[in-house]
Amino acid sequence: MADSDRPNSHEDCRRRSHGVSPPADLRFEPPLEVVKYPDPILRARNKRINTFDANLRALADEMFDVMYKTDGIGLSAPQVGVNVQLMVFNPAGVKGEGEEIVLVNPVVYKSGKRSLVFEEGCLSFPGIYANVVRPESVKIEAQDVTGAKIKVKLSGLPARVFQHEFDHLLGLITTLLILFGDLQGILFFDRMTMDVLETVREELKNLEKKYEERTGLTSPETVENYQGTKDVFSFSR
Ligand SMILES: CSCC[C@H](NC=O)C(=O)N[C@@H](C)C(=O)N[C@@H](CO)C(=O)O
Ligand SMILES: [Fe+2]
Repeated sequence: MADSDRPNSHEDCRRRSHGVSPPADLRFEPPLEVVKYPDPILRARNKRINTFDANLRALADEMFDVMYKTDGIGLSAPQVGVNVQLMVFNPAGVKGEGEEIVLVNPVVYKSGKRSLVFEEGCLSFPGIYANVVRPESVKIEAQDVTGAKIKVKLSGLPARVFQHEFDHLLGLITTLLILFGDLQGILFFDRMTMDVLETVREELKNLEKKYEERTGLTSPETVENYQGTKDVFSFSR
């Protein structure tokens, strides 16, 4: 056996530290497609990212491509089938305009006291728009695509998009709630008031039906008798 092929040889360590083969969590096959509700991928746990390499940059670039192609202004990694804590967004929604932001392992450490209602849509719920109340601003910490620390206050549309994507990824407090309950990743309808939820319930049921027809599986969740989780989360952010 050549020296370089031995496990833990210098070459083996170099390969690992240079991330020649990306970690299993971060592997993806382009072209990526948006995962639609009620696919269980959207409710699965998203792992922290520890490898900041060319593969991660390629994943972020692919996500921007998908986001622009589908008329999005933000996208989280689980929405393209990769369960890691990564989001991309550009509130301008057009390639070459506005600012492209990539956030890795984001955490909210403070939410503004003022809340606003905004009509949100989600790429995983095609054509469905409804009002969601969220804090107007958030102070966040994250890493960029190179692993450098970012600490910033977001307000207005960037804060809105960030919070929408952050819900897909799960924050620390949400993760704690999950330990005590049965909830996985948060989707925008989880945050709607019951009145608002009623306005989209039939459309959500249609998505569940389409999923069952497409996959031949029973929908992993149903809004038929869903009463909302707003009370569970009202103190968390
Ligand atoms: C307001 S936060 C919405 C973020 C969402 N990201 C992923 O699901 C998203 O991009 N949703 C789109 C449906 C969206 O908001 N698109 C814009 C631009 O076309 C819109 O105004 O509909
Ligand atoms: Fe979404």
